[in-house]
Amino acid sequence: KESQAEKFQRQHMDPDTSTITASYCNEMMKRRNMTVGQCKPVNTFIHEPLPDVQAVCFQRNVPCKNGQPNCYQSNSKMRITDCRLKKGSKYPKCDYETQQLHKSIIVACEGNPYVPVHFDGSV
Ligand SMILES: Nc1ncnc2c1ncn2[C@@H]1O[C@H](C(=O)NS(=O)(=O)C[C@H]2[C@@H](O)[C@H](n3ccc(=O)[nH]c3=O)O[C@@H]2CO)[C@@H](O)[C@H]1O
Repeated sequence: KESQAEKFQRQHMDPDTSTITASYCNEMMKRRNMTVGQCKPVNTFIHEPLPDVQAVCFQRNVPCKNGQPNCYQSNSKMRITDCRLKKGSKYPKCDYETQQLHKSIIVACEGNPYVPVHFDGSV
């Protein structure tokens, strides 16, 4: 069974991609298994090394969207890609907008080792 930390990496980590094409989200949302049963509405991929993303758990503590106290905002901006389901896109055809951004990320962390388990947003 996939751990929460592994699920975070499957859903949100893509350190090796430097060139983002218009079809990036359509390909990646499928490849990383987020279009089965339903099209996941919103998903962000992070194009930074895993250690840099894991370090965010020890950066600025901020409240999570759900009120939990275990969210952290990255000190620096990171290269990310937001995937947003297009209006009128109907399962099983999951059609995404691909948007390249450079923003600070907010993740929730849990466990020992204390690692990212949830993507809360970007600012
Ligand atoms: N504090 C916590 N501490 C520990 N765990 C916590 C905590 N909070 C939730 N979880 C858990 O995380 C799991 C999970 O999948 N939460 S999820 O809200 O649906 C994820 C959002 C995110 O994937 C995505 N999104 C959203 C915006 C964006 O910019 N980019 C972007 O990608 O959309 C999703 C829906 O918003 C779930 O098991 C929940 O229990």
